[in-house]
Formats: sequence, C-alpha cells, structure tokens
Amino acid sequence: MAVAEDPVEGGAVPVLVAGAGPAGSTTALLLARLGVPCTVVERRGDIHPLPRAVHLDDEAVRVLQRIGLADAFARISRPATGLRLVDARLRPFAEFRRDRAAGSHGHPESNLFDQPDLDRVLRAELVRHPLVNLRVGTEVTGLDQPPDATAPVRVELSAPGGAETVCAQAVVGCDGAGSAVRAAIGSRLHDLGFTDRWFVVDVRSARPIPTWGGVEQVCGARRAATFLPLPGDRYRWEFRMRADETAEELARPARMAELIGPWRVPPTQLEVLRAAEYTFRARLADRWRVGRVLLLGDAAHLTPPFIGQGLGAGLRDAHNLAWKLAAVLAGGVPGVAPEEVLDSYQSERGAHAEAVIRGAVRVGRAMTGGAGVTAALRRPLTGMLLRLPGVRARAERGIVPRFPAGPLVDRVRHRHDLPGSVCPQPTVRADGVATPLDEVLGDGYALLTAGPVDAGLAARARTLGARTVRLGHDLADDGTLLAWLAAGGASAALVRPDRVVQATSPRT
Ligand SMILES: O=C(O)CCc1cccc(O)c1
Repeated sequence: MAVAEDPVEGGAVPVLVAGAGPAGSTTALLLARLGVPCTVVERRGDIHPLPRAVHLDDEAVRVLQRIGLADAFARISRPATGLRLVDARLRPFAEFRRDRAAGSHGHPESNLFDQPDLDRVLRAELVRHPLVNLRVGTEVTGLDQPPDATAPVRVELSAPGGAETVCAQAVVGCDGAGSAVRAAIGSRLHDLGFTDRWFVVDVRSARPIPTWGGVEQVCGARRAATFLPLPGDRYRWEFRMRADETAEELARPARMAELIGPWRVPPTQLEVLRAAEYTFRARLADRWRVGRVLLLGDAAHLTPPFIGQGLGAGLRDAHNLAWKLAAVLAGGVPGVAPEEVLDSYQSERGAHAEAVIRGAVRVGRAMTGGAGVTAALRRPLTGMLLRLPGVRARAERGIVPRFPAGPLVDRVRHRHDLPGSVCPQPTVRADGVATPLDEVLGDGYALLTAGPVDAGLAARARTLGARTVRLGHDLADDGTLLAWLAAGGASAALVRPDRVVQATSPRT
C-alpha cells in the first residue's frame, strides 16, 4: 500500500489521529518519528486548561523518551517517594516506596506533574514536527470504512470552514471517554463495576505544605481522601463524596476548611485553581480495532486513579500500536499477516489495561472501602497482609505487562522466560559515552546478545532488519543486562521496537 508523502488537508492522509490529548499527541509523534505523516484533529482550540492526570510511572516516561521529551518531562515533574497509606489523623500505617533516581526503565519510578504542563510540551512538539499537521477546532463526526480493510477510510470532519471529508489509510481514535470514533465503529464501553464521585481540589500554596514527597492516601472510616504534592507550589486533594453531597456545597469556604483540616493548612495561604466533581469509572471497550480504525487511551479504557495508571495506560497503548501501524502501512512485519499484526494490539494491550483497571478497583476498595468495623480493621489487616511473603514485593512492583504468546511474542515454557516482557533500560556506555539503552537500540528491532545466538533467531533478526547490539562490544553496562538475560535463561533477546521481547536464544 502506498503511503502518501505528505499530509494533505482535504485529501488522503496516511494516519488521521483524532484527539490531541497526551495519548493522541504521543501516538502522532511516535508515528512521525517512524516517518509516517499524521494529521491530528482536535476539537479544542487551545490545550485543556484544567489539571487532570497527575502521575506517570517510569515505563510511561520511557515512552516520552522515545519522542525526545524525557528531559522536558523531567523539568515539569517531580520524582515522588511513592504511596503512603495514612489514617484519618494522617498517621502512616503502610508505605510503598519508589526509586526517585531511576528504576528499571531508566527514569524515576513515580512522577507527579500537572497535566497542562505536559500538554504544552507535547503541543509545542506537534506544532514543530514537519510530519505532523495539527488541525484545531476540528473533530471527527463520522467514519465510513469500505469492506476492503486496506482501502482508505472516509472520515467526516467538522472543521472551522464547515463539514469536510478526508480519506485516511488508518484512523486512531484518541478522542477520550466520549469518543466519536468509538461510536462510529460500533465499539462499546463495558462497565467493570466501579463508579465513585470524588471532589477534586487543585491549589497553589503561598507557603510549602509539609509532605513526605509522595501520594498520601487517607484510609479513614469517615471520608477517604488523597493528597498529592505537585511540582512547585501546586497541590491536589481528592475527597470521596457522600451520596447527598454536591461539589457546590463542598466548595464553600467552611466545608473546604473542614475537608483540609487534618493537614493544618490555613485556607488563606491557598489559591484554589479548581474545585470540581469528578466521577471515577472503570470501563473497557470491547473492540479496539475495526479494519484500519483503532482506539487508544480513554477511548478504549477508563480507570479509577488509585494506582495512578490512567494516562500511563494511554502512553503504553501508543507505544504498542505506533510501530505496528507504521510497519503495516509500509508493507507489514515480515512473516506476519498485517491483520494479525494489528490484532495483536488489542490482545496485548487489552489484557494489561483490564488488569490495571481491576487492580485499581481492588486497591481503591481495599484502601478506601467499607465503614465501621471494616474500616477500623484496615490498619491492622494491612500490616498483617504486607508481612505475608511476596505481598509487599507485588504491591511495590505494580502491574507489570507480560504479553501473551502471539505472532509477535514467542511462547514461553517457564515463567522466568523473557518473551512478552519489557526489556530494562540501564544507562550504558557506547563509544565511551553514557547513554540510556534505548538510544543505542534505535527505533526498529534490536538483537541484544551476550553470547551465541541460535541460527533460527539470527535469521529472524536479519529478516526483521534488527540492529545487533553485543554486550561487552557495542556497549558496556553495569551488569543489569547480563543479569537480566541470565535470569531469563537467554544468551540473546530479540527486542521489538516497543522494547517488548519477542524471542530469545537459550543459554547453552
Ligand atoms: O504508586 C505510586 O507511586 C503512586 C500511585 C498514585 C498516583 C496518583 C494517584 C494515586 O491515588 C496513586
């Protein structure tokens, strides 16, 4: 299939991305990095002015690194100490600590930020990139997909100049919870059984508010709450709302003073930037792809924020999809049918997104659910639970993606085998220069070797155009990669462009 050279307004475009939020912008920038021109349509003229997401983990920051924005993100975020459970009087009773220097993905494990800051960084990059055509004030109103999956999709747009139609070889719907693209392909969001109203308060504080440097989850019986220190002078509180409460009532000075009372912050030192009701939901779309139309981010899944994974899930989707879509538009991944390549997007990402949503619901209920005796027992029970073998380690590790076997992930025989897992990113020395591993691996497939490679894997790597990177020759690291390969019983790993291990060569 021919890919148009340039994005052409009103004509054929290789990829139309609906929505310029963080997930849509990241998708477009990943595609553009791979040489695929994108048109991004965005309903809003300017970035969304209100703070929304506040947390990204190290794997999600690694995705931003792929589009050259890790340093910019570091400037607008603060590495966090982790998650602390506290009682109604803010006395800690459990703590999950994160590495503030760098975790296995080469970035701080927990990062707090204010979403409009990230939106501005991404928007500047979209505007700057020669392969991205950003069209604001424009949104998808309908789609028409011919039965032949490889024929262009006709996309109806509402634009400042009126209604128009463009043809795109693929459409990526990143248009949020109320996605028009999702509706147009007949995909439905399924409720995973969680809806909770919370009152979210974003403030600036004239004086620093003492914090432990991470997220505080108040697990009191009377009212669950979350407190987060954002960068600079900004902070966020979230309070669970009772059935008979309204945001207007809670926003009154007397009620607000009562809510933030335990933190002992004089309300006069605070400037309230926003105080609004937000409904936390757990939802998953049943179909993430119909032909060449794909869903991503909040259009595909919604999670409550208790483990801080909402936006990260969208960036992971973008990382998983962009290289597959780019490959299919350029003729495919050798040895795998294009439809299988694209199907693997939902089979890989859907399972992880569902595990994250269900995990967030479980954690949310465990931390904040119940009343009376149940809530009173939370503190001692949590202490006991965390002393059980493996429980703390699991809670600290989070929900790590482990993709199932498929056309792009070999079957594993042992749970320590590497295929389906994400390769770590230590800092390595290449040509005498300290560099994050991904910069050495490049944008395509890579074959990371620490010893002999079996002939089958070597041939597959050649067919896929993989860059061979030999430990101890092309780069040196602190032993992380060697230990990782050894733990997985491998002497070499074939790493996909999204850093997922596709196959390994066994250690002999
Ligand atoms: O696990 C962490 O380090 C923080 C998790 C988190 C982030 C944001 C909100 C929240 O309730 C939890």
